[in-house]
Amino acid sequence: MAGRTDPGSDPREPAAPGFALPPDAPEPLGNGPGGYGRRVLRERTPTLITEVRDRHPYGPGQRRALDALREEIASGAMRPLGEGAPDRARWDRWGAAYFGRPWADVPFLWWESYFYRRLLEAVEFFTPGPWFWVDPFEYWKTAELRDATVAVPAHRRPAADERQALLLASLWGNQADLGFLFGAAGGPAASGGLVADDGALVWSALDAGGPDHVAVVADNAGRELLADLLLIDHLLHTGLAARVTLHLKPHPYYVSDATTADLVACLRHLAAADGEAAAVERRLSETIGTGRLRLRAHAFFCAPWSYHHMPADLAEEFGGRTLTIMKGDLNYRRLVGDLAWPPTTPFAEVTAYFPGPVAALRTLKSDVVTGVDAATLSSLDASGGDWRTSGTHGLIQARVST
Ligand SMILES: O=P(O)(O)OC[C@H]1O[C@](O)(CO)[C@@H](O)[C@@H]1O
Repeated sequence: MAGRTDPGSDPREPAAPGFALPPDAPEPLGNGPGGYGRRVLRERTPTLITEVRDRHPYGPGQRRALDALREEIASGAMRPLGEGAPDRARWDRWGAAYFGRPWADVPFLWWESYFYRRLLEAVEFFTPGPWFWVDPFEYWKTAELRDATVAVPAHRRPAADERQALLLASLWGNQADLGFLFGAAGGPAASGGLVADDGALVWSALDAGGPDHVAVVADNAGRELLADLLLIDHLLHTGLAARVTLHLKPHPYYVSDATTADLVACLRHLAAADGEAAAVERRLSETIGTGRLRLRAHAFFCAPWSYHHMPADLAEEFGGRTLTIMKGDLNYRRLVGDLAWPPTTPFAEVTAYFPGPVAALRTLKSDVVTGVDAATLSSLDASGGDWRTSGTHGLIQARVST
């Protein structure tokens, strides 16, 4: 379409066979009373629109578009993308069942992803001109990274402790989700521990040997990505992985999701820090240069679907990895399907469709959870806390046999 660029080719080709949800899978999570989706729809989303509007010298057209989006979400019917949007046909197809309905009637996973696409439309992110590819979330990402200290291990601990510390740092780095800035309750206060811990399985998959090629599907920029980079450096440096592919978002998404620009910012942050951090940056940049650390930014990572709908090229890629490490809450929602699973449903069962060994490192920031044993579940529920959504609790889950 004249004057606009396409944010990516169609990321949802027909799913590879065998990926369908089982017929008895529970309902998608929606926006009903007491559910987390409703809080995001009613509180977080309008606040985010207002903050983005207030932090930028946008012109009248952008301001009107942001105000209209806020109105539409609060009380209107979901509209398709504008006529000139290069990806309009694709979203029209995807959203045929939802457009014209109130946002609250649309599954949480779907509308939240579409919300970020609409926000980019409102600020003219894909429109050549003065605001072309200006990240509306850069203000918060930069502020967060500026304050980030980098604790690179001093290699004084036993190797097993050190690698476990790096895995846990990558997991808890996921607490640094800038979306929490826009919620009513603020960010997570403390670490409440792990609700499931398959850490030993993760290491057994990596220790098993062979020409390991590990995939890391990144989540947030800043502190979380820094911790991920330290883990990746460890895997490559120690030879636990011969190669790593780091999957980033092709454009800004879910406030703080990491793009290639955010990776570059993290590498510069490491380079400017003292001692070992700068050495990590040199090693990582070198491995990017040689292709041992490969970057990808597939359009599917910004699509409104669970991984059951991943396109064939991504399925083939994951199928060839020794282990795929999925970071963060949204990747978890997409991995297990954002469905009302009974929390004790085994993680290995719900991820059996995934084409290769897979692990999830996530702090819990939305209702969906699987693989929690019955005793842990009853004590968490009895605690009366908001353990499923506050980000205070984490999990390491893995399915390593295929
Ligand atoms: O950055 P993460 O860990 O993917 O968390 C993002 C989470 O934040 C929300 O966007 C809003 O709370 C969730 O819907 C989403 O799963």
